[in-house]
Amino acid sequence: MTALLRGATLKGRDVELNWSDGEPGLALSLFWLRDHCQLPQSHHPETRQRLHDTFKIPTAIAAQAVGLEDNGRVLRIDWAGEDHVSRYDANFLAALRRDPDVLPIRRRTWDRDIIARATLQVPYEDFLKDDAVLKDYLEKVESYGFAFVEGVPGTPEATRAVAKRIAYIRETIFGGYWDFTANMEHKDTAYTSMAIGPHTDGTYAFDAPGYQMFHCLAADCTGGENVLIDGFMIAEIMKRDHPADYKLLTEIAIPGQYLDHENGIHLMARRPLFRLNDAGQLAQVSYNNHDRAPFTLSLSQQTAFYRALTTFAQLCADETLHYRRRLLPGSVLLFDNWRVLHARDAYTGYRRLAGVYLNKEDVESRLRVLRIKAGEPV
Ligand SMILES: C[N+](C)(C)CCCC[C@H](N)C(=O)O
Ligand SMILES: O=C(O)CCC(=O)C(=O)O
Repeated sequence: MTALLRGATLKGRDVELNWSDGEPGLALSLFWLRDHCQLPQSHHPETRQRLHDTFKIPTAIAAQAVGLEDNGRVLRIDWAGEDHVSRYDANFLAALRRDPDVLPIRRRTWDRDIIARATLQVPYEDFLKDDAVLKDYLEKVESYGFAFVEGVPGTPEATRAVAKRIAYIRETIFGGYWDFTANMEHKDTAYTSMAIGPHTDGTYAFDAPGYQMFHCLAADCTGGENVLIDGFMIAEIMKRDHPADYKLLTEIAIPGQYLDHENGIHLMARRPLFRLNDAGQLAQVSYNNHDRAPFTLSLSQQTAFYRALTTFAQLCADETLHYRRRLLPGSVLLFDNWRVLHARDAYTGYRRLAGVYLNKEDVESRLRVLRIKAGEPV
């Protein structure tokens, strides 16, 4: 879909742009426009990396003429004092009207009833061979925070194939592809048959894994069901019903830790439970009460903090917000670890869980390209 330019007006050292789609216009300085000239000598035609020296552009740079070409598909600038004409694609300029690094998604927050009505799966064979199905799957993950590939052979190879169809596997202290039972292979209760409360992984990592994939390869056990919770829905509820608690959880940086000194590991990181982006929007839910490291606050803040944390934890325990599922071989779950909390019931018997972590930027990157190839705005 092409966003056609309707007007380009030179005002001093700035250019005011308007599009025919009626969305708000944009003002760009001549300096910015020269810095973003798309000619091969300015930006590498293959790598699209900037080649010219930004810092040699004259601060008083001027234009001889500014106008539209190709019925508004192109902005043209004839630079004063140099034999240089820059042309800019109207779509390239239109995309600048919002943050290009923020993947536009139609997030659907959910509770138990809403998610029960959602279609959350795609078939394995089509997922592997059809980009449209892969895109549909990732759009579901972005909308709801999780989705399933169904009909996956209960093998490590097929599990890896699902992961690699999306992005390369992220290595962590647990390795890349992990495949575990209750064998205490790592110093973490995930490697036991104990219950694990609602949490997101990697609170002890500066960059918590963006996504987590689970494939239960064996479930010869009683118990062991998983629960998923939409942390963004909890944020909406707290913002509405407990605004002071919500605000506090956007401000207090909570440290997470992973301790295994025998193996030379002592990971620490900290961020607010509700991490906001520069625009003040919720970007990440980061919570793991098991892994929360000791930290002090002023006495009054300690009281307020535990009150806010208790409000959050009580909402996590609210079964009307739960998606409960017994993971079985054949169903590969991918969930947004910056949004969806997961929990596990205790179990007795044999249970084998495999999976991987994927980076937030790599999954978003995959979806951007799939959208471009489908002719959609990214
Ligand atoms: C997923 N895998 C079993 C490999 C690791 C689990 C580690 C969980 C850790 N307590 C955390 O919350 O990050
Ligand atoms: O065993 C499970 O189902 C999940 C374990 C867990 O919470 C984790 O690996 O983070």
